[in-house]
Amino acid sequence: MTGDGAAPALEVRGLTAGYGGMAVVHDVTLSVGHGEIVGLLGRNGAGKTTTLMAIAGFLGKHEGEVRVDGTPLRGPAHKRSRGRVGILLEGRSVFPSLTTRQNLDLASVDPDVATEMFPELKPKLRLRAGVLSGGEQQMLALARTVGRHPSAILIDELSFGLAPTVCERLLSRLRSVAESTGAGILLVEQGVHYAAGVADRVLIMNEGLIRAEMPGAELIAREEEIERIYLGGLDDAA
Ligand SMILES: Nc1ncnc2c1ncn2[C@@H]1O[C@H](COP(=O)(O)OP(=O)(O)OP(=O)(O)O)[C@@H](O)[C@H]1O
Repeated sequence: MTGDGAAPALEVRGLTAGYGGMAVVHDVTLSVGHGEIVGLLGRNGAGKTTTLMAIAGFLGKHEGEVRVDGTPLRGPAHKRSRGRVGILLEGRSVFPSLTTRQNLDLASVDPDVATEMFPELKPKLRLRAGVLSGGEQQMLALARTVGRHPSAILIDELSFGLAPTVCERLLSRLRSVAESTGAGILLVEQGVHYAAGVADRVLIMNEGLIRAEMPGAELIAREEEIERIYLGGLDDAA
């Protein structure tokens, strides 16, 4: 769902990155259109989080180029996050001792905008974030990220530690966020079923390389093939 003739929300070309001079992800090229959700799948240690961290600017020197709305993104994470890239890392990105409203204020997000997106948060504005349920904390974290109107949103394991019904609700909200804001979302997921339910397109990573790409709608039917890619077999990958 890329906007007419517009540059993709997020474009990554030839990204090679890692830790302490050792490359962990190699030559990653991907793009995410406006309003599109792209899943990044792979088994533990495949390099998914490293890819997100490198795009966001958390890792030091690396090769390759990251563009948001066609403009190259450079510098450290705090510069990249100024309105252009939102990142939601694994775990709950909220301040547990502050209230829900204070969490939103700190991110300069209007509580009315946040509660329109996530009505569940409305009765919780005065509560400390630490007492919210896991799903509500993720909604708050998402609201803090989305409310800054980034063009590209990077999300690591939204479903982490949540019950399946809560995950499904959150993922359906993610779809509304993509559609209503036009942001391009790159979503790291372990669960094939969750990714199938929300991603327009999916990239499958193994040993730091993107090995296959397929529509989200084909994920379930191609689950065996995906398992083989997870385990290192490359046949059938297309
Ligand atoms: N801070 C770090 N220093 C050195 N190596 C790291 C660091 N973080 C991750 N790695 C290594 O980089 C590789 C890729 O890790 P990464 O966290 O990107 O994988 P992942 O696909 O996100 O896995 P998971 O699904 O388990 O989170 C792994 O071999 C990991 O051990």
